[in-house]
Amino acid sequence: MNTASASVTSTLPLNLWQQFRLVAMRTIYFGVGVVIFVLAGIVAIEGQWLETGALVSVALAFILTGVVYRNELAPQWINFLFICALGTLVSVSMKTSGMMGVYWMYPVLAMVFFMFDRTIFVLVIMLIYALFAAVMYNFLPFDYAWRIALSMLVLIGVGAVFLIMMSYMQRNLSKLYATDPLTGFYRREYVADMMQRELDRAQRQQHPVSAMLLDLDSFKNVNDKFGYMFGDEVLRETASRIARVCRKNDVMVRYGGAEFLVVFPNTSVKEAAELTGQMLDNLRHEPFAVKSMMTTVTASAGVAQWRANQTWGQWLENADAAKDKAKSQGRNRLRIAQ
Ligand SMILES: Nc1nc2c(ncn2[C@@H]2O[C@H](COP(=O)(O)OP(=O)(O)OP(=O)(O)O)[C@@H](O)[C@H]2O)c(=O)[nH]1
Repeated sequence: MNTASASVTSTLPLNLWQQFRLVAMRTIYFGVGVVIFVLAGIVAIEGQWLETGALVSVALAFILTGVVYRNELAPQWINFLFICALGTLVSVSMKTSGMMGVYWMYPVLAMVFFMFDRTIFVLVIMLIYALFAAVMYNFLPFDYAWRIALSMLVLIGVGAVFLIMMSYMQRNLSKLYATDPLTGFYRREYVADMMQRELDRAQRQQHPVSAMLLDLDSFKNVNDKFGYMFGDEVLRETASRIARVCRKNDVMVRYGGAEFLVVFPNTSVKEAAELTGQMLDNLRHEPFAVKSMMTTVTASAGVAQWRANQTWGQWLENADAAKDKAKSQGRNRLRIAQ
């Protein structure tokens, strides 16, 4: 069953890593630009005009990119060009100044962690590492070269651990954002996203898809009689009894205080009604007990199958109207939207 503890789509608004990357990249474009300008000044004083021109061009390109892409991440190919330029500058520096060039390798390696998406990051870091290793092998004594190459590997390892931890953190945050803490179901804020996705999938695969709204009957009385804490336990247990009936791909949402929404992908309204019937039976036939307090609870539900050309909102309204009908006809029953 698809509770919020299962995978959460990347469309959730909270992507800390991307926000973090944006700030880091802005700092990198401006910071690197300024540092290269300073280096250009030093090289100019030494009278090396060709190198000065190259450094000033790279510095200007960095600063310009920082200005243009101050509010969004720059395309990957731009960053790739920058890494090629920096890789070349560092290699030339190592050829001309030996060990002095090595100091610049580490910041370049560190930048790669922020510059690229996960998909091509591994490729770029391997390429730049291979370049630096080859240049060191050619221009440094072997004793230095292998030690520095090893220390660069350690830096890459630490960076990789950092990236993996960020990705776990992001996943946990997304889960937290999407989950109702009491029931473990998706929160209501997730409904539009999820229903649109299921509707698109149904359209693509030409499969039926149905939705069910289930609301506990006179739940206010339960709270009034047994207290809010007991009410919470009833809600938790209700969610668990609903989940017991759901299948692997069904999506469960806590839609309101005592109201639950389930979307049944690849399911006709008839099948959805059967599943809902089992849920209502699970609620009405098993008393809810906490310590010495015990009560029975019933629920009313409405089921609707998505119809072609309906928006997700209209589809949900149909299920809601069917649920209201079940309430108005005496509660403790299921109604199917016509
Ligand atoms: N214990 C508990 N109660 C809640 C929570 N959220 C909402 N409620 C209560 O759930 C009740 C929902 O009541 P309604 O759905 O409006 O009405 P009802 O009493 O269930 O009656 P009908 O829906 O008309 O059958 C309210 O009394 C809310 O205070 C919660 O997280 N915990």
